Amino acid sequence: MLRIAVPNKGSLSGPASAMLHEAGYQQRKESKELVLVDPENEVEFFYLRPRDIAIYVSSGKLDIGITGRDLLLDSGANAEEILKLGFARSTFRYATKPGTATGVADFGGMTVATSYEGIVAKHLADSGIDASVVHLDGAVETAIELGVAQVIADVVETGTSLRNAGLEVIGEPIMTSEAVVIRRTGADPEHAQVQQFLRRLQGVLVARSYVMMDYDCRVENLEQAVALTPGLESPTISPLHHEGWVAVRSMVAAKEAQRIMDDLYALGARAILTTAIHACRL
Ligand SMILES: Nc1ncnc2c1ncn2[C@@H]1O[C@H](COP(=O)(O)OP(=O)(O)OP(=O)(O)O)[C@@H](O)[C@H]1O
Ligand SMILES: O=P(O)(O)OC[C@H]1O[C@H](OP(=O)(O)OP(=O)(O)O)[C@H](O)[C@@H]1O
Ligand SMILES: [Mg+2]
Repeated sequence: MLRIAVPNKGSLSGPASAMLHEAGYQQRKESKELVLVDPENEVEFFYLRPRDIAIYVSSGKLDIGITGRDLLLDSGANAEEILKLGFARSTFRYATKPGTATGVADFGGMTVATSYEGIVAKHLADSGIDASVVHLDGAVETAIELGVAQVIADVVETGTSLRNAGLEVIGEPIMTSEAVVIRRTGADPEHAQVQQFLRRLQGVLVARSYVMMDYDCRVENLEQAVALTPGLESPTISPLHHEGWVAVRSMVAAKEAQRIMDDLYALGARAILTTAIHACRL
């Protein structure tokens, strides 16, 4: 049985379970369930704190896990990213009260509050800055107001939390993060069950970002039409009973679908349809 770590709380938890469900796996019905066996798919899911997942995976007790790239890096665990999942996207940045510093170089002698001590200590050391780091579990933005630190380093998505705390970002993002699948560094890359799991998740990613497009067009416009809808490999062309016309079927990026439909219409294509893809294996 494949043993997989899934985040049990926070920003990663809901989207991770939703993606696994879309990929055809059973998921827990109650947030108190810690382990769920899915015998049909021969998988066992362990619902763990997102911060602990890289440590479990690096120990080799679990085959793979879903976590944030920032949490993986912060843990220093012996695990590596094998698939990007496209949710829980964020940047990791320094912030201060306006007027405290003009750049990271000014942080010398200051205290930086963060929940990601590993990332921050390394970044400060790599930048040659001698600053103290204080670890807080969360709500880090308040640390400056309460005098615990002059600088914070935290996850930023919309920037609302920083704005609400009267803080501004300083310097370039330390890193960008998103949910990722991880495995122990050096684990067998050909592991058949892991490969099948990744193909299922890739199928969900493709189904979420592509649509199927069908249309009819005149044979003389086919090359131009196909240039607009090249598909992932090659479009399917079928003859129509109406002579001089063909039917075309191709996958297109969902976010470009409306523009492509306009361009096809302008080219004389008709009966242009898009349909959702529910699942796929490429
Ligand atoms: N507002 C956010 N937007 C996008 N991603 C976020 C956000 N907050 C946290 N993350 C990401 O979620 C992961 C952190 O998960 P974790 O569950 O520890 O924190 P959380 O989502 O802040 O939950 P909580 O603090 O409520 O426990 C990291 O990968 C982080 O980048
Ligand atoms: O830029 P924003 O869109 O505001 O998102 C970023 C905020 O979201 C997370 O906080 P969370 O609500 O999880 O609280 P926490 O600080 O206790 O982790 C993160 O720690 C930031 O504070
Ligand atoms: Mg949080």
